[in-house]
Amino acid sequence: MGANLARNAARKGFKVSVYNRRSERTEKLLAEHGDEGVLQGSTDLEAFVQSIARPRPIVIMVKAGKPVDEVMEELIPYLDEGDILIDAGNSLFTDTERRSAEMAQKGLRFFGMGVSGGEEGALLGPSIMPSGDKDAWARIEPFVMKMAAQVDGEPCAAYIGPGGSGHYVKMVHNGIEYADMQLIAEAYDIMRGVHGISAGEIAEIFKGWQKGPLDSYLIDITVEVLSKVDTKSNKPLVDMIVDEAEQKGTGRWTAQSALELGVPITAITEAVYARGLSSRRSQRDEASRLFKVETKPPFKASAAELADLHAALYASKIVAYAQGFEQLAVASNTYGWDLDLGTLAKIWRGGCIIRAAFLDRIREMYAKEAPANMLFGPYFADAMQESLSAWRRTVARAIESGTPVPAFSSCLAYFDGLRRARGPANLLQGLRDYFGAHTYRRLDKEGSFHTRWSQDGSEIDA
Ligand SMILES: NC(=O)C1=CN([C@@H]2O[C@H](COP(=O)(O)OP(=O)(O)OC[C@H]3O[C@@H](n4cnc5c(N)ncnc54)[C@H](OP(=O)(O)O)[C@@H]3O)[C@@H](O)[C@H]2O)C=CC1
Ligand SMILES: O=C(CO)[C@H](O)[C@H](O)COP(=O)(O)O
Repeated sequence: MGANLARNAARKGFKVSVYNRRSERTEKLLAEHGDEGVLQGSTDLEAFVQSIARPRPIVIMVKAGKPVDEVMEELIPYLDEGDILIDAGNSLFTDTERRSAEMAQKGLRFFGMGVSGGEEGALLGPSIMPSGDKDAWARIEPFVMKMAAQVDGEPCAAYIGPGGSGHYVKMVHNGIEYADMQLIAEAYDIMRGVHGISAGEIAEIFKGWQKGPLDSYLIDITVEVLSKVDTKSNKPLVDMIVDEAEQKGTGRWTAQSALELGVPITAITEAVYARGLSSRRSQRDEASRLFKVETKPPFKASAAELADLHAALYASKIVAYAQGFEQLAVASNTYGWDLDLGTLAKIWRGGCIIRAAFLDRIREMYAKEAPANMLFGPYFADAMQESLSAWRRTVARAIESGTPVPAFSSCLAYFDGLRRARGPANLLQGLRDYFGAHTYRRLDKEGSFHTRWSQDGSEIDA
């Protein structure tokens, strides 16, 4: 990622100095790509720092966690007042807040900068989410804006806010990425498990869906992954890949933060759980032998059933994004970041992993209004209404065939929970009051009340 970001900046006409702890990697970069612009390498850290014009903007692109602190510790002795360290990895936002405060105490400045788009994006133009000292932004802005992907002449980058807000936004971007990928995987699993369709045929179905509202980078690469034939086995490569999903942490952090903030992000959290369950391969193997469950056998999909699946995927995707955007809104209020949700949709339209035509609809909505929930925007409300019956049929078919669809079904459950003016939490409140005198409110009068359930049964003001 670091090498490609450096090449990107050099190609855009900026003078770039590079350093890696292993000098052979610096030398390799210069040997292979040194002619792409002004790329200058150093094998000595002090010489690297001295080669940069003050106030120095220095991008750190290493593994998140301890390595970032280690690299900062090594760099700080060579820095001068006003220099800016920019952590472009996937750091936890609270680490970024801590590092910002530590740097400020030393008269230095710090930026947390979320970067999305994978290695190709880093080279050709990623989506960039920088946050930190507003006064340092002027020094960084020219190269950030030019290095970013451009959509309709606008850079997929913007100043996000103070402290760790950029890394928070990148974290939620990745959480949405988890949910989007899980939904695509469940659609694939339904086609495979419910309808017995082969990988190659599923690729063709996804290809057809690229033309509609699901058009996105993730669907594009799904088509490519499903179409790839393994040269060793002559089978679809996807059928040869071990079904255990790994994770580096950003999806889990998104879910943890949402739990702390009390925001229901069922799609992202289920996507994290699904990865966790996938990694319990030996347990799954044992359970598959132990539990012989009667399920509906695969049956050939009609055009109507595939249309239902498309609608279900789209409705679930809308819910996943609505949940992610609500989390961003709540985090913004809680941490005082003043996030502009429309700008986030705008800078995710290109460069990043979740880039999609769909984000333009979100951007358009926030340009006009900021509803309490994205699902209330007229475009999305209509799409939900139109998809609902097909969504239910799809989830029912999956359940009948024993195909787990945690993201599809949790999105549907969230939607059904949201659209009911009165749910069952009245009973929860009654139970809480019974065992813990936690009190409840009444529909017909103001105040809090407690019933003396196991005493005389009378209700008292609490
Ligand atoms: N890969 C991706 O698609 C994306 C990754 N990111 C984030 O970007 C960051 C870098 O990712 P990526 O480039 O893929 O990771 P790599 O593992 O390819 O590279 C990590 C780099 O960190 C260096 N490094 C690791 N530990 C230390 C240390 N203690 N001191 C100094 N240098 C160290 C490595 O040095 P050496 O070469 O000497 O081993 C290497 O240059 C991560 O935070 C990642 O989450 C963000 C967006 C997309
Ligand atoms: O930031 C990214 C893309 O936006 C990285 O690719 C991220 O590391 C992917 O996450 P995980 O490895 O947990 O699937």
